Amino acid sequence: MKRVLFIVNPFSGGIDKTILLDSIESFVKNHHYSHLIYKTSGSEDLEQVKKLIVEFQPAILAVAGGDGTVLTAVNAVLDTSIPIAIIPVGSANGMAKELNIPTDIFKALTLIESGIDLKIDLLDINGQVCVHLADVGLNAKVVKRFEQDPNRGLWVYGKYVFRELFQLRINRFIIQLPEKKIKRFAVSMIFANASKYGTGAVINPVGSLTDGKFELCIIKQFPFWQFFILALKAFFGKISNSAYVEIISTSEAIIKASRKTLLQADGEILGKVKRIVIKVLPQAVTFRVSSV
Ligand SMILES: Nc1ncnc2c1ncn2[C@@H]1O[C@H](COP(=O)(O)OP(=O)(O)OP(=O)(O)O)[C@@H](O)[C@H]1O
Repeated sequence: MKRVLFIVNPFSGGIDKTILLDSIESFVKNHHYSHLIYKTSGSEDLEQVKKLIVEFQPAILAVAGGDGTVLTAVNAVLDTSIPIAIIPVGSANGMAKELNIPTDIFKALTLIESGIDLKIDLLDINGQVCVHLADVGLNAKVVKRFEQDPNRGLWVYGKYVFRELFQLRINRFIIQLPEKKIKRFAVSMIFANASKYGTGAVINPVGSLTDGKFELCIIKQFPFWQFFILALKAFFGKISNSAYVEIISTSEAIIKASRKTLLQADGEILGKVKRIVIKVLPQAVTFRVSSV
């Protein structure tokens, strides 16, 4: 009997998980899976999931949560060949959107059985794994406020974006790329393995999870009203046309900021840093995705 280990985050997305848990039970019954459900607590989840993988030996890990929970799953399977299926029940579900995972719970569950396996790159950022997007500046501050808010959902996130727009701070970055060193002033810099945020904003139109590269998306200082134009451009996948945005593809970079800046990766705060070392980990993890 095939074994599937479910990781369910009861907190993600601010939504009740009763329907999800019922759907899981009927799915495993219909497909004759042996299964185990691990509910995250927010503390020592990675250690617990790693332990369960050793004990239960699942053929696949199914993650019901948002990007933070997906990141825990990725860290748990790093030294294995176990694929990950995502059931998107987070707030923004950036990685699920990037991989075109259906938002319908039952359709997403079906991929455990009928999906295809896709190996994707990861990023190593200051020794931490990043699956989707990391950044410093504007969005990192929003993520910090969002983390501290007991409420979940895109509206809560949007509220903090609006507040932080009034407090943009410019930083100077010295960026060492494999072939050259450059200097840039920016209010935000995104380290993008993927192409878009869970909000649908395409921050990195050339992003690919399988190209062995990532992009530095540098957002220069912009007048307040430009934010709405930038947001529109991002929504239509045209942000690289903006004079306030520069996108550089690379496989590694060392970035030094003139003053400490908040760093977030996959919606989790990694702290305030002055030096950021990033490299691609090519084809480092497998996701089970839709074949269409
Ligand atoms: N039982 C729990 N109670 C409170 N927090 C939890 C619990 N389980 C996990 N967490 C926290 O949930 C966070 C991860 O949430 P996740 O990113 O999956 O959902 P989200 O923030 O709603 O969605 P998204 O990242 O897609 O916007 C982690 O910071 C983790 O510590």
